[in-house]
Amino acid sequence: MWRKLHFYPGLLAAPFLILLAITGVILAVSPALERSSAVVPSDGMISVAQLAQSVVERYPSAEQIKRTPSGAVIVYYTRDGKPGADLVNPETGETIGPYEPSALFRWVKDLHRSFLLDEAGRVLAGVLAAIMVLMCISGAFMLARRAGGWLLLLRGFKGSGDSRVHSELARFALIGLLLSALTGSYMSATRFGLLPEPADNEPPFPMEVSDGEPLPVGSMEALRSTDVNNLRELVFPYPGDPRDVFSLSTRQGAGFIDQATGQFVEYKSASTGNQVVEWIVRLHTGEGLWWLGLLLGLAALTVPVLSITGIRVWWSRRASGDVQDNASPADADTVILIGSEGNSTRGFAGDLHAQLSRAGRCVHSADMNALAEEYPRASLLFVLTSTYGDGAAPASASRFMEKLALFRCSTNLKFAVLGFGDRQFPRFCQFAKDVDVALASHGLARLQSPAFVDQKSPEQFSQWGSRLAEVTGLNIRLSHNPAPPALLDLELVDRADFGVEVEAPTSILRFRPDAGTKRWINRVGNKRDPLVDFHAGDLIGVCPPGDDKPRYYSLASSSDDGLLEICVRRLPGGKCSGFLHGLQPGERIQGFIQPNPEFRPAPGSHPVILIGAGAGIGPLAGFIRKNDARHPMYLYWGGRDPHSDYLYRPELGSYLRDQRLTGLRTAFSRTRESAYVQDKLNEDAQNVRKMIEMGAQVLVCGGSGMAAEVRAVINNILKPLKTDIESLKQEGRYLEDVY
Ligand SMILES: Cc1cc2nc3c(=O)[nH]c(=O)nc-3n(C[C@H](O)[C@H](O)[C@H](O)COP(=O)(O)O)c2cc1C
Repeated sequence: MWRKLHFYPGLLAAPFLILLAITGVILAVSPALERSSAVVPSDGMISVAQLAQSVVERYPSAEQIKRTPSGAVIVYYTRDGKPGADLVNPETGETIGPYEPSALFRWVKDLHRSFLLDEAGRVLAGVLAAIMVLMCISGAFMLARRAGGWLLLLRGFKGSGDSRVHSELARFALIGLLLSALTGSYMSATRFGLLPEPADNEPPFPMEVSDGEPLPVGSMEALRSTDVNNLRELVFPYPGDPRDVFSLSTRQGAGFIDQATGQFVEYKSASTGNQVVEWIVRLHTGEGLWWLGLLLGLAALTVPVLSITGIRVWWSRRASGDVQDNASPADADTVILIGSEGNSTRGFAGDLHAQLSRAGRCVHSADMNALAEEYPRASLLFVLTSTYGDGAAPASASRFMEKLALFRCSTNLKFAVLGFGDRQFPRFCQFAKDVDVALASHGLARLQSPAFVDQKSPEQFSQWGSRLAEVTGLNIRLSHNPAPPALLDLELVDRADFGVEVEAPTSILRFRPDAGTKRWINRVGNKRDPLVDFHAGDLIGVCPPGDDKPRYYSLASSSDDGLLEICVRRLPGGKCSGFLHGLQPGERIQGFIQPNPEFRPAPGSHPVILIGAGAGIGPLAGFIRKNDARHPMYLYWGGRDPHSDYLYRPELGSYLRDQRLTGLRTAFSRTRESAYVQDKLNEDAQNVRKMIEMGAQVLVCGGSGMAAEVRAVINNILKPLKTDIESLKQEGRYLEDVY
């Protein structure tokens, strides 16, 4: 429900909301600009009487003194029969210059308030403000659901691409946008009489005054006791008319002052209602609160990006089979929980949802993070999940295990887990296996044992569907064929070969991506544009000739390096690694980028410990190359023989010299020392422990055997700190890219 409430009004209103936001950003700057040029005396320094006295000395025909919420003081006067307005210094009454409100700001304000369309435009602006309130509230519920709870919103989101950008920006801007939308809605609603306005705050015009000789304005008691910083407006009496009065409006109230006595003849304090309304206007405009204006402006700045990423997320969900006719958790007799990072599992889940609905089931689908506390009517629970990292949960399931602890299951609830993974990874579908065990331990009965789909195989998915149809007796036939990824043309421009003498042939291959037409096709087709934003640590999928199963290689470069670099070890009989090793400069291949945002150094200045062996150095070298901020970064790397397979040797030397790399420890197994990378970590145990104590993040890349040895050593190093790798992993401080 929240998604519909969020998306459809948002789609309809997006162009107008973007216009409102951009004009809002421009207007938000205005209070800060005004404030920066205004002279604001400290409180208690200047009274309105002093200001008025110095003004009349310079402007004998002054008619009005006005103080804007930002503190600028304007004198309106008539000279030679012509009206004029000057900005004056409130401390001296001296002229600063003519007051010339910006025509651009006025035009932008009209555009913001009414789209330059008078009354109809104002109604539209009001409706848009209300839509924005709806979007903020529905968005907040969706964010909380995605985060796995309201409090967990503070922790931020996992995942990648548009969805992550949308959620993170929304988290940052939510309060500012809600404030602008609520105050804007209120202002429109009072203007059109939908909400009552507080009673008029004007005192009645005095019927009688003393009619005596006017006092000098500087000696009037009512003005002497008013601080200039509380002034709104002082209107002078008509010249030569002793029966006319001064009209004074301040933050605290408004009144009329007798010229002869200098005392109020009428006065009315500002009512609470008026003060509230005034605050609402200030909270919307930032007038008098320039810092708030800038914060609201920053929040508004996110609206165009939120609109574009929101539409792209919706489109990609639709394309990957977003769920139609989703029943509520309370009504559903069948629940499908989805664990996905790259969204492809959603397509399979969408097909299952559609088939089960067609077979008469009342189906609820949701992310695994959105596991409800109970599904009171459900008898079937399906969990479809991918696996990431090294056997870890994908983004939409990162909090599932915590939430499962609170789950109340009814006795007749049966479950089945279908894992999506890739047998190239050492821990094939490990997260799905863990979920299966966790559900069984939580007391749920298995409908059937867990099954697994390798590399999004449509055949394996539909076989699972046939078994499911048999077990449940439901008439379902599953078929889903995910769209092939957008391919990138790559030309090999350079290669460096190592390790042949030590039976570890490894090549660093550098490709130039073809930035031609595909890029635009990808954009129009709403796919993430890999040429624009791939990072070291992401993967490239390459199919060797005559084989449609991709093999993945970690990227050693980022798109802004201008080249796509991989470090590939040729495996005995390896079809794809053999193919890549056979390439000569000028030859071309095709591949697709698989983002891997989970395997990157976190932003910030904490130390980073990079650990790798063999070709695992690829992404680590890419991270070091990107360390322009010179944060402490240490590399532990293991090879066989420094004369043969010392990968990236010259680059590492230059990174050490320019301090992108703080320290380097290498281990070579086929030398007299015969050492492995874990031995170097052991030797440096104290330093490593100290860095982890200081908040260091550890990133490990390489073969699964090496990763296991490193885990054992690091766990030992951590013992005195009373923590372990599992805890570091939970904090995102121990990351592995293992094959
Ligand atoms: C960085 C990365 C790590 C992965 N790790 C594993 C893994 O440890 N085990 C596994 O079986 N599959 C792994 N996979 C494969 C994905 O689980 C598989 O492609 C899945 O179909 C993706 O589904 P999704 O697009 O819904 O997230 C990994 C994929 C990537 C890109």
